[in-house]
Amino acid sequence: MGIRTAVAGASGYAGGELLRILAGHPEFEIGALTAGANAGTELGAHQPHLRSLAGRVLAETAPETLSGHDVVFLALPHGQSGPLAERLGEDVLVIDCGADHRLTDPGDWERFYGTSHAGTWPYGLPELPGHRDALRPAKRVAVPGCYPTAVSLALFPAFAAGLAEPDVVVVAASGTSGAGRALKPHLLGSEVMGSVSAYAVGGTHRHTPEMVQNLSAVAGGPVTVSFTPTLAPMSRGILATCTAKARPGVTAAALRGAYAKAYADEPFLGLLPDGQWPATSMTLGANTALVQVALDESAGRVVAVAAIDNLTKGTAGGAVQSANLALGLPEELGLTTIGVSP
Ligand SMILES: NC(=O)C1=CN([C@@H]2O[C@H](COP(=O)(O)OP(=O)(O)OC[C@H]3O[C@@H](n4cnc5c(N)ncnc54)[C@H](OP(=O)(O)O)[C@@H]3O)[C@@H](O)[C@H]2O)C=CC1
Ligand SMILES: CC(=O)N[C@@H](CCC(=O)OP(=O)(O)O)C(=O)O
Repeated sequence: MGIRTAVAGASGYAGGELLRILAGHPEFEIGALTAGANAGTELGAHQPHLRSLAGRVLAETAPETLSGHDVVFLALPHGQSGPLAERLGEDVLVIDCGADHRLTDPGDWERFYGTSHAGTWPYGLPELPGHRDALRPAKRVAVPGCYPTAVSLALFPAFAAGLAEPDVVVVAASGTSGAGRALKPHLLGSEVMGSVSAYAVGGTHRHTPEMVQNLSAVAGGPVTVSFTPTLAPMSRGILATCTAKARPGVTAAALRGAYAKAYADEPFLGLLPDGQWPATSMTLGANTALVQVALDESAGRVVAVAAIDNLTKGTAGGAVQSANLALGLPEELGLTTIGVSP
């Protein structure tokens, strides 16, 4: 018998990607699947690509339905997982794909999310210095936001090696699945097709404090981040262009060396060959972050570009990677570095 696993939010985009990965994982046995308004309907009505699970009926999202499992993945809107997780036993491994438990500063949470803070859990980005060890014994894991995943992985080597000043500017493009499945007028095909648009400009995006938290921890002091997200006419993918002021005397060779060293033993991080730049199409369906870095000598800035699939390394793949660690399984089990192309 496998590891009994429940997924809350199974009718959504993150839940669907979790199930795609879990269905191919050798250790997980898929138990309860839950939803909100769509409870009582068949999974196949919402996730027709998940053929082997199509006839499963979605249950209501309640602690009674989710308890009795070894692992519970929560893929629910913000604010839903905090109260639910409190009612799940401490022996159950709970992996929260939502934002509720990511931030360490309750003031940041209240400012950006407008509700009271649910608490802070171990942060599911094993590649950041010190995080892998914290995840190994964890019973609760906060899966990072998709943009902070791309940005933190793109810049941590520069900060870990002391090559960048704490002055970061990020412009990132996301596919529309990042916004979830719920109907939103600005995501209508006629609004999105053939156009790229900026949103949440001027330090207002709720992922900004998460990026600041991650990069400040690596830098060992406060880092400022000016983040501008943009919406691109594609379903999946994030391309994050991240720049930071270079420390005096930094050379292109030192920069590349720092990235090569930081990524050397990381199964899911790739530093592309010199001159090749990341594209979202390189990461589709794969649990990878592909990165390239350059020194802009005239502007004195480090430029790092990262591509991820927002639903794979940016959510569900990262969630399974952390679950593997917390369960004492091989970190790479059930996860692929092979993408889909074209
Ligand atoms: N999309 C992405 O790229 C990423 C998403 N995430 C996070 O994952 C979580 C889910 O996101 P996503 O899948 O995109 O969102 P979706 O809107 O696609 O799915 C939301 C899921 O939650 C269920 N749900 C909604 N309201 C309730 C409720 N009140 N009680 C119980 N279940 C409810 C929905 O069920 P129903 O169908 O019945 O409404 C659906 O299954 C979010 O917290 C998001 O922040 C994290 C990183 C990236
Ligand atoms: C394109 C788009 O709208 N993206 C979402 C980010 C999705 C995500 O990963 O964020 P959470 O897990 O924190 O919800 C946004 O900008 O709000």
